[in-house]
Amino acid sequence: MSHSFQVDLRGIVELLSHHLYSSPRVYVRELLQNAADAVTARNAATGQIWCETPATTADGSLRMHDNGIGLTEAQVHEFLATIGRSGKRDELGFSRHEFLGQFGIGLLSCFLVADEIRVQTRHEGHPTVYWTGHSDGRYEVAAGPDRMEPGTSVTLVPRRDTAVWLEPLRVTELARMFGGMLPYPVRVDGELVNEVAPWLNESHVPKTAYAEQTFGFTPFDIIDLRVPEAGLTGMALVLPMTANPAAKAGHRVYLKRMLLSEGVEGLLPQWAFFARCVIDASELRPTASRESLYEDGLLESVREQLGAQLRGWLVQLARHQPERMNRFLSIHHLGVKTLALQDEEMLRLVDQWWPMETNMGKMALAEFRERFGVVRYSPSLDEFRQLAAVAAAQGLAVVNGGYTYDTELIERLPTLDPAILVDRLDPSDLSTRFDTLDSAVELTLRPFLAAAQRILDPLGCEAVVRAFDPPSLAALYLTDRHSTFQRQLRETTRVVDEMWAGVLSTFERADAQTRPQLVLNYRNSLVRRAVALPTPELMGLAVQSLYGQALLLGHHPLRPIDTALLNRSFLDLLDHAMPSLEE
Ligand SMILES: Nc1ncnc2c1ncn2[C@@H]1O[C@H](COP(=O)(O)OP(=O)(O)OP(=O)(O)O)[C@@H](O)[C@H]1O
Repeated sequence: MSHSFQVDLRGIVELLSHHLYSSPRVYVRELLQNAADAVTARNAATGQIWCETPATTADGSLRMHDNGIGLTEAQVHEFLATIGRSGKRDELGFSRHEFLGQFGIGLLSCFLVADEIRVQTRHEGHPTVYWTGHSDGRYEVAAGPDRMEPGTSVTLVPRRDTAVWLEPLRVTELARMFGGMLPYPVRVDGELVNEVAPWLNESHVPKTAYAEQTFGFTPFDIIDLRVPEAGLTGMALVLPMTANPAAKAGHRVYLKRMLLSEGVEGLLPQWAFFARCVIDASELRPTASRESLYEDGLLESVREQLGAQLRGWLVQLARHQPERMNRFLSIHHLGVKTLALQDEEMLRLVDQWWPMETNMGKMALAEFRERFGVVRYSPSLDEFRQLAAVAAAQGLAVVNGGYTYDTELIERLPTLDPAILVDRLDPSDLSTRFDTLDSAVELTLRPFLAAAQRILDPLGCEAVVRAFDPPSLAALYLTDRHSTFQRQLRETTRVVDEMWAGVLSTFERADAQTRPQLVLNYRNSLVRRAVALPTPELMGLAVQSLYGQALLLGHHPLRPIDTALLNRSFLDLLDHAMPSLEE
């Protein structure tokens, strides 16, 4: 024996109110939507929707009227009283394209604010039907006086605790928000709430005013959007201020001119966080809550096409309005750079336009290449700061790759053109550009170098004297990538257990060439005075101080042995600088 499912309406309403809809306010949307669909089904040209709030009804109830298609008695039983049954599907059960509704549950949202829904409806050529639905699942159908014109009136009698949702000001505001763009006149207590869809304006002025009013900012620019395949028109408002790339961008989305939500996510590709959209689409689908977009192939394609339109705008801006492009980049460089990590067009844009810090002044990478050939870069800010002046003095142009994504972007440049030369600066290469001293001077330096090496040996460093610019720089601590690695390896080996130490030691190489160098500058007067000091002790003390200062200047990590040396040399220097008490 077969049975039919029973539906506990209270349970369903509970489910809707707590899990599907974010707020009871959606009842206004659902009523407007049903009225709009009914008008579409009858005669769009003369369609009217009007709402009477308690300010007009004076009995605490709210009424939504339309002069739409109306329902016959049979349809009332079939559609109003059957949950999940919709009159907006075709014979095969597919939702019909011209209607907003499709799920057959919208009317239930009225139970969020009322225990009783009364519908008075007339379909052309049929008598008027009076239907009353109760939140406990009962409903009655009755006959009554005929309506003048076909159409439907829905009356909601609020409960005491939900009367706030029916307050005139609130209803007007909600009707304007959800239904303000509908192609039919919508009135609340006689007042028209429709507005012209802002994205359909030819001129920027009303669009800008709309952005200011709705989003609270004057857009940097406005980009018209169009995806015919999705029946989509709209505009992207470019933010005039930096947006947090991690923050979710909410877009204002209308479906068939009815507001879906003010915070729809996933309409644009993630990189496009510099734009807020206002769009209307006839082909995109809502989720059942009607608060977000259904993720399907069409939405994916829309996302791609909108992305392409934003990208196109950027490229045009770069070509025709370089000044504005620079301004745009100064606000949104992080987004553009993120995109450039995967997108060639954007990489080209960064290459041409984004002013990078270099030791020859700020300039775009393309200009840097034109002037210096190779894009030589330093991957860290500390290293760049330490070496920029020295490298410039040797005529070596270096880009600072230490800011977010810059190194990755520079390394990606050859994907634009394999002929682009990119070279990571190895600090130790610098010393090969420094002048060696003539042999007579070298000879006089021997005692000093011996004293210096005695100090530096336990620190794993090599003492070198060269002549280089700028003369104001006394000493440079230079370490190549290989020796940095060896140094870190030795440090790690020291702290791990025996087994790991054994494993790590196989990577160690003991050749002296891999040692970092302390390069002392013979053009610096302090260094020349250190060389001329009378005793090896004093020379050693000077080397200790120069070593410590070079480490600090270069922001090199200090090991305990380095910190101890810094402390000791500082105190020893003080000791020498101050007269002793016995004298
Ligand atoms: N104002 C109205 N005029 C004519 N028919 C209506 C009206 N309101 C509701 N109906 C009928 O009642 C049915 C159920 O309405 P309901 O709002 O629950 O669902 P829906 O609009 O079909 O879909 P959705 O759940 O997506 O809103 C509709 O399909 C329609 O046939």
